[in-house]
Amino acid sequence: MTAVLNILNLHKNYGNQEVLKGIDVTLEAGKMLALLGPNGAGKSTTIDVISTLSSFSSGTVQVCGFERPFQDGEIRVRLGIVFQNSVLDERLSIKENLSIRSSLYTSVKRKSKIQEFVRLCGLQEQLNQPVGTLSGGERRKADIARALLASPQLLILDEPTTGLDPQARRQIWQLIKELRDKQNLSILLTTHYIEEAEHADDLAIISQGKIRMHTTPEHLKAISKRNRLLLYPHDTSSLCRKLNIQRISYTMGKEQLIVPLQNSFQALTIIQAVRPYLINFEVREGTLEEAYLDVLGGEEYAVSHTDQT
Ligand SMILES: Nc1ncnc2c1ncn2[C@@H]1O[C@H](COP(=O)(O)OP(=O)(O)OP(=O)(O)O)[C@@H](O)[C@H]1O
Repeated sequence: MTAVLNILNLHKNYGNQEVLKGIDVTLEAGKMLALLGPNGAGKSTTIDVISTLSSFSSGTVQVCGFERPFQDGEIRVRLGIVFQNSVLDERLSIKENLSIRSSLYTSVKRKSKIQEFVRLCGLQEQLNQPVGTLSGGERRKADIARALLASPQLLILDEPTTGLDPQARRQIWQLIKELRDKQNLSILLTTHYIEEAEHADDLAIISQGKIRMHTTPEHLKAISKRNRLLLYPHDTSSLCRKLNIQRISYTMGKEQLIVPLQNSFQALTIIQAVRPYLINFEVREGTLEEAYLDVLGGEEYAVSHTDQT
């Protein structure tokens, strides 16, 4: 597989402040990578470097097979970018905004392209409406339609769902899914809604200018420290004795004993060991957000974990 994004040991300074401290990120063609991290972690700075809007101090940045800063022109024409703040002109309609944008590209099929992306983004009814009067979700879709006009190989979405209500967020994700299926786009996105990263093939967690983990959502959940095994006993004291003998640590729940797991598969060995003492058992996976917070190690957030089970 070819990589549309290959970043190695990327460093960037703003004055004396080093904001990117040796970042490594890769994205294979046709895949979606979610860049996660707290405010000020360096996500937008990374995106600015990738999209040629910003210089960098050292490292290698290859985008769509071209290298920064030597081939910035080649990179720019292969990117579609949706910024945190809309770049559409509020006084103009969606149609006018897209027409002006598409005139930058030489495609002879300009009109049909606008129609295609307006349909894909579900904006037919709002086509002639001034952008300033659109809902947040509609505006974000119009931003995405604008980014698609460039026929990008890599679509970059900086917080595409921030500030949207749950229904509009779902619509945006439906659209992103369709874009992947129909346009075979590679997508790099940032989000503060950690559970949304489930939609991505890979995720990279960044904090204080460093990548803390680059993995898949499934793997991150599998290694979560919040995974636990719930054991429902016939006789609680016998089960406790057995667990103590086996040196398996646990806490008492209302009707069950709770065993923290290093990973989901550890449950198999424990169940084998205590099988005769059980009425039932259950493996509870931690959420992606919990696993994410574990990776950050509480350095950025104070986590209050109130789950009783
Ligand atoms: N133009 C700039 N000049 C100086 N410092 C900057 C500039 N842009 C960003 N920074 C600093 O770089 C660091 C990383 O900022 P960045 O915007 O990349 O974080 P982020 O992860 O995108 O945050 P958020 O989630 O809030 O958008 C921050 O400390 C920020 O203050």
